[in-house]
Amino acid sequence: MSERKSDPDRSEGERAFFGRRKGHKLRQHQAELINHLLPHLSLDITVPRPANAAEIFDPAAEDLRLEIGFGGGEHLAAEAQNFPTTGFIGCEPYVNGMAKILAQIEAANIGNIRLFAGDAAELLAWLPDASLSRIDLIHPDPWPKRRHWKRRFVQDRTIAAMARVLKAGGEFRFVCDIDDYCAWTLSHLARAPDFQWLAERADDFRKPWAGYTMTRYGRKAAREGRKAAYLRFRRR
Ligand SMILES: C[S@@+](CC[C@H](N)C(=O)[O-])C[C@H]1O[C@@H](n2cnc3c(N)ncnc32)[C@H](O)[C@@H]1O
Repeated sequence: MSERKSDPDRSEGERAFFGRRKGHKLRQHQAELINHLLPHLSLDITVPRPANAAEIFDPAAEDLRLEIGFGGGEHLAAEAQNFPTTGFIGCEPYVNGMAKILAQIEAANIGNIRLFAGDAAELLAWLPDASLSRIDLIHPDPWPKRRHWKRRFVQDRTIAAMARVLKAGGEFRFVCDIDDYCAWTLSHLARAPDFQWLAERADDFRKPWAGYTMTRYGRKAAREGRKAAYLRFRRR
């Protein structure tokens, strides 16, 4: 696991990417998928952003969604299969996670996923205004120590970036089993004028929404006795 050293001189606006990019050595077939399948499915954010993001997919997707930090890809693969006319963008810098989603795409012949193997903040900056109907952030890296809170994905500037790319009525969905990060996210979103928290009663955030696919980190939290919160925010 590699981690960039934090730079005390770096301003909040110049967020560094923190996290692992590579773990276990890839098996031969996984390496082949990274070398031969990933290039066909990868978004190239060095080219100008498309005028119509739905045309990232062929045929053009009816709707576009993004999952940030999909890990093993269980949730992303399930959603893509459940909503075949929706285009899904999966963002994950961890190469072993990328290999896992590629294996699922190959095995189930999933045609409506595109991938970005980097920092979701860079991908958000590239996407056109009002192009997505939903963004999922499921069990993000919690960065529990106070001095690392600035590394959490949810920050005022990433909230503003998500507001820009979400359509009015679109949703940001956040799942987390670390109480402090849930409170952090609620307080950051509460001061964001573009978002409205959708919970009306406790069950709205204590229980997963209908059709939710549990992830590896969700199962780990449950095994270790931590209850996750399922937060939904609507883009005004
Ligand atoms: C705790 S894991 C959770 C994985 C998966 N969502 C799950 O629930 O099992 C967090 C994931 O977010 C990814 N990640 C961290 N920072 C990210 C960023 N800036 N952009 C995209 N993904 C990121 C990490 O590589 C890691 O795979």
